[in-house]
Amino acid sequence: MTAAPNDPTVILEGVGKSYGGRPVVSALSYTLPPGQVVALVGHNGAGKTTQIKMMLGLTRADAGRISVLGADPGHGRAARAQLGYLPESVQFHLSFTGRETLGFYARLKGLPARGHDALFARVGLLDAADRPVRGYSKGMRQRLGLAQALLGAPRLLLLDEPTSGLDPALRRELYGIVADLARQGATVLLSSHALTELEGHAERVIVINQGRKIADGSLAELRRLAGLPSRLRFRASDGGLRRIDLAEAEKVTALRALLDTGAREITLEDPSLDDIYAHFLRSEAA
Ligand SMILES: Nc1ncnc2c1ncn2[C@@H]1O[C@H](COP(=O)(O)OP(=O)(O)OP(=O)(O)O)[C@@H](O)[C@H]1O
Repeated sequence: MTAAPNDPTVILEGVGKSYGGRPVVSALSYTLPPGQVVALVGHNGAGKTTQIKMMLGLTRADAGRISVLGADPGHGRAARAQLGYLPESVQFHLSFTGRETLGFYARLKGLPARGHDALFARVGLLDAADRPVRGYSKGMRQRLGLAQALLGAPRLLLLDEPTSGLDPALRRELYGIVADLARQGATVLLSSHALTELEGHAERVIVINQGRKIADGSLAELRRLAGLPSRLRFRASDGGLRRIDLAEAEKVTALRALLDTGAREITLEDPSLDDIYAHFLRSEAA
């Protein structure tokens, strides 16, 4: 069976997975539509890589159903050819050049081994394509890893912590490439430890704790759901510094009232994404 263009790219229904009798993914359900950039966010060991590996068919779910590009994960040549995967730590044969490396991965995907200059250029490696990987910096190896994941214009891109260890410039470039792919209709799932760096880059965030989904929505929706107060700081008319926590609905009235009292040096701080993330983890533990 193949998927129609608007069908979800990935469907997880009640998925469970245990290792040695210990559940690492439990009763997990979500769908990923075409053209969406989704971040899977959770602490170390939350089960993010396990989910990606199940989507790739590298490990099997013990319970529930997974469909990837209209097929069972790991089955269907057509589905596999439309999938790109960047593992958490990329290992390459060091004596191969970048070009030989990409040629090797292209053949695995059933694509021509040569003719990938546009891809090298896209990840900023064209000048280094004929040098052995041994001489590549960590950032260059990440770029090569990304290039192999992008081979064949995948409809589903699975990126396992793609920004860890990247400098800010390369991180921005990676998010730029991800946004371009999503605009062209690809589904991008990336895992991350941190909500903070996802602002403006992921339309949707799925927060995972101990293998369970504890929140799912845009960052704006997560902010609203968390309902955390904003922090108002000011110097009161008596010269003392004060701090008040305000709910969203109270902000405007409180600010107006404060200005009438002659307060100065007023700052209003919204809850950070880290605060929101901690809130969801806390409410799960409660
Ligand atoms: N092959 C395996 N055998 C036994 N336990 C495993 C195996 N793979 C993963 N686990 C365990 O499953 C849990 C989830 O691991 P997973 O790698 O999916 O987490 P993660 O959210 O990707 O973490 P990280 O952010 O550290 O990469 C961890 O406790 C891990 O030790």
